[in-house]
Amino acid sequence: MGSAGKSTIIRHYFILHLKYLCATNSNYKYCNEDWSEKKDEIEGDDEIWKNKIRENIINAFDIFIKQVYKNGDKFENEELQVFAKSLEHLYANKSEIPSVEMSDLFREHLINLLNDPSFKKALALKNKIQIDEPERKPFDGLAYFLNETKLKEVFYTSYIPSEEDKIYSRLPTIEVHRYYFMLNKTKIEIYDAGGQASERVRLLSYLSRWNTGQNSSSNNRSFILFVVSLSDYNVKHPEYPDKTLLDESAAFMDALLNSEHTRHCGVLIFFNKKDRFFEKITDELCRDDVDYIKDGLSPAELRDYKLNGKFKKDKMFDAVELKFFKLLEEKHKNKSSYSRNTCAVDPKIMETFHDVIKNEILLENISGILP
Ligand SMILES: Nc1nc2c(ncn2[C@@H]2O[C@H](COP(=O)(O)OP(=O)(O)OP(=O)(O)O)[C@@H](O)[C@H]2O)c(=O)[nH]1
Ligand SMILES: [Mg+2]
Repeated sequence: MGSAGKSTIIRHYFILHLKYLCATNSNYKYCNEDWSEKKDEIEGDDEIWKNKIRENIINAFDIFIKQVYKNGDKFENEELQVFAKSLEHLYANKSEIPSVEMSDLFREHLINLLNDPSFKKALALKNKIQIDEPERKPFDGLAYFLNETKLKEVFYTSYIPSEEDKIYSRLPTIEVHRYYFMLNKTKIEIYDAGGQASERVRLLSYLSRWNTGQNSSSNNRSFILFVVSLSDYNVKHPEYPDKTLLDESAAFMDALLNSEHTRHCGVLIFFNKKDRFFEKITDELCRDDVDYIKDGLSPAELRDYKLNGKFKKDKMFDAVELKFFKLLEEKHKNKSSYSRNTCAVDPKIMETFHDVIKNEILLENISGILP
């Protein structure tokens, strides 16, 4: 699904981890499409990121401004009221963001808005917020940017995003991004596909063009790394009110694995955004949302959580993950599958991803290939 964290995982791995490995260990080679060694910068479009990060933040502010109105509240003074309106206008006309003058006054207003009591009240609803536009919600890296220092930095004219800033921001993937590297003599290609609804419809047709088959004359192996956002467990489906985006994610995984083009692929599931999931289940406002995952909890566990907010972390993870494992167990039993709970914004994701590639995919599944 869009925003599950696929590109964040890839960015963390390729940009931060692999770059280091390639520089320090000759067994690793970062490559171009034709397997020649890639010497230039892995990705360097700072201008695109700068504008996207600003847009992400203005999008989030716009969502919370609308929540202030929904709450029936007003901003502290007329000046903020006018500024809020101008931010709404800016979000509605996103293409103007790159040309907005990043003045001291603009930054000051942003900070004043952040500190406004009505805005703070709206922010406190961040785990529940959902406006009536499908797939529009505050991005999950928002907390990283919501402080005076970071906001001022991002909205300075000369701002250049750091790698960390990029990790926390959202740049939806359009079509497919490809990455190539070699570990010893084994060639590894990673395709990162977009997960928004408009992109998902195209994925099955892409698959038909990729070499995901297994034939006896080659040692090729293909895997699907399916990234699930745990944070979607309480995000209502735009069309089916008794379902969530997590249910849609499980249904999509099923459709993907039913495709003849994935018949020979192993499947690896990252249950991502475990930090956001934990924040939500400990938020009293989200207590009733446990009903979306109640099939995975015993009546006593459900009661204890609803009445007292008490829960065992592992049980909650299991309850969400059950939706996926049940499908694997019932319909895709012959698939080799692995799963991990992850937090893609945590640098430790690099080791998780790396271990998975190296130990599980490479060593267990193509052990004959490695020198
Ligand atoms: N808090 C938190 N934020 C995360 C985590 N993983 C990703 N994010 C944030 O979620 C947002 C979306 O991440 P992306 O990596 O762009 O999602 P994607 O799956 O590639 O989305 P599409 O390309 O649209 O399919 C970014 O703002 C990330 O910083 C996580 O584990 N925890
Ligand atoms: Mg992406």
